[in-house]
Amino acid sequence: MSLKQIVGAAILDHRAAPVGFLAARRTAPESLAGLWEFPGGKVEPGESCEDALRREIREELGVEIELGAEVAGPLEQGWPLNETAAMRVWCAYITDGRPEPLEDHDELRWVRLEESEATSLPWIPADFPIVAAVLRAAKAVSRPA
Ligand SMILES: Nc1nc2c([nH]c(=O)n2[C@H]2C[C@H](O)[C@@H](COP(=O)(O)OP(=O)(O)OP(=O)(O)O)O2)c(=O)[nH]1
Repeated sequence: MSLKQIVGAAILDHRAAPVGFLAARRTAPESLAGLWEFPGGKVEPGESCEDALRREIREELGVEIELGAEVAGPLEQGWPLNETAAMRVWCAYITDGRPEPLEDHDELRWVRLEESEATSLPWIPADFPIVAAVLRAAKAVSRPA
């Protein structure tokens, strides 16, 4: 049986030499409230993952994004989250607007792309390997070719 498809954005602050990425603190359900995550959500039937991610980010943060490279996980459906869901994650860049916690979150934070700072937040447990992969991906973006 396929897993429920979730999509998430690792929104980087700069394209060429990113310094930080945007983390969001969930407000619900109770079991996840107060934990940090990549903004995003469920893909609706008939929607592509990329369209779903742009829609979720518009709804949750009020900004338009452009997607960069995917931060690929070990599954075709991305990163395993729990028994029923997996998440595909993309690097993303804001093209319009200023992010605000409009829906599903009560705080947003630009987190430096450094292991000690990034991993010190109370993330949803399944997100820790994704955070590590995002840090690696961001380093690859900054490295001159
Ligand atoms: N968005 C997001 N969800 C995550 C992350 N890590 C993680 O385990 N999840 C889980 C939490 C939820 O069970 C599920 C995402 O569902 P959601 O509630 O955010 O999706 P949604 O906004 O479309 O939901 P809904 O209100 O429409 O029901 O994935 C993450 O980093 N970002």
